[in-house]
Amino acid sequence: MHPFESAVSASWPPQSWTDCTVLVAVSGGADSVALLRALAAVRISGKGRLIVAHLDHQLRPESDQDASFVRTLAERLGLPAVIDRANVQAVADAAGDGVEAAARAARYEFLQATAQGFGARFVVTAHTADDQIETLLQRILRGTSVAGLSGIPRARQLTPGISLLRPLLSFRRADVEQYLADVEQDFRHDATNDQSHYFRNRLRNELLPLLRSDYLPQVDQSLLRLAAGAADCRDYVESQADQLLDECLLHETLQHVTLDAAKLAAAHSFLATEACVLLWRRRDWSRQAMSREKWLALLTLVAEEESAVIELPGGIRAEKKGEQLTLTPLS
Ligand SMILES: Nc1ncnc2c1ncn2[C@@H]1O[C@H](COP(=O)(O)OP(=O)(O)OP(=O)(O)O)[C@@H](O)[C@H]1O
Repeated sequence: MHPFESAVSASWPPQSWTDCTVLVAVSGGADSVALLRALAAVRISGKGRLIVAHLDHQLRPESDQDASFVRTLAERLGLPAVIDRANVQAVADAAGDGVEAAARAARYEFLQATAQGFGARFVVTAHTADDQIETLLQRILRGTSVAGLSGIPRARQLTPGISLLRPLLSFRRADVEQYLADVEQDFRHDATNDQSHYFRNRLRNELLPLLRSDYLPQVDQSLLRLAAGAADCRDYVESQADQLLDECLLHETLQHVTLDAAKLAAAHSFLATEACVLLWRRRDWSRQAMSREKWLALLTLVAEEESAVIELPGGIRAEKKGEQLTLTPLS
């Protein structure tokens, strides 16, 4: 076995997915081609069903060639492939979103629906430590929350019963490329990655090399350490917030939630906010327009002596009465 395959096997032991269906998200680029090759190689005696998934975003003239490349690779490995296409530019124009955000949304929607269709237990993507470094630096420079400092998670739930995993998150891009060269595996080259018009690409191709070469040779390790430390911190805060929310929960129905306002007001405002964020997540209420000011407005209401009512973005009515806070979605 190639050392890269052994390392992938150690990072995500094939025993843990022997009896499962795994959907591998393959763009055709180096990282995801290497992940697919390695998973196909480490499967225990061919068990553990791998399915290749590719979404053609139709954003580049050669994108259909990426799709054919992925289809051919899957065939060569004897694996089924699901190839779909989405008119991402049209979706982005209609929604007024950026193209990258629209591509991401379309991709995860496709991956989730395909995984559900095949009864897959895992969806795996090929994010590497280099993606983590770039994501973190980008977030720091553009603005992020404390939780955002934890970067790309190694695992998260996509829907109940389906986990999104990133088995290459601790691997460097250079190791990926060395592996592909060793096994003489070609891959598709995304030409837009070399251009510097996207902020992310400028960060990858200009800023990071500059920092590494002259000023901060340890910048990669520093950013990875920050992400790991922040992830620990986020896990701790989440567990505390979870506990606080359970302690504050007085009554819950499909229509509304009633909390012990005094208990919530007595907690540190950071933890109280996190408990509210968790509640929003559990109830699947929209947090999009819930800015810092809006969470603060909710906590101010909680601490109010008098009865009062406010309306929050996403159509949530918050009413403080006596010692109780009742939250009701209006629609
Ligand atoms: N067109 C695609 N079809 C299937 N999978 C894809 C496609 N593009 C990307 N992926 C998967 O997503 C991973 C990350 O890709 P990339 O870095 O381009 O996306 P991103 O937008 O930076 O990250 P994110 O997945 O968090 O949105 C790839 O390694 C691959 O596993």
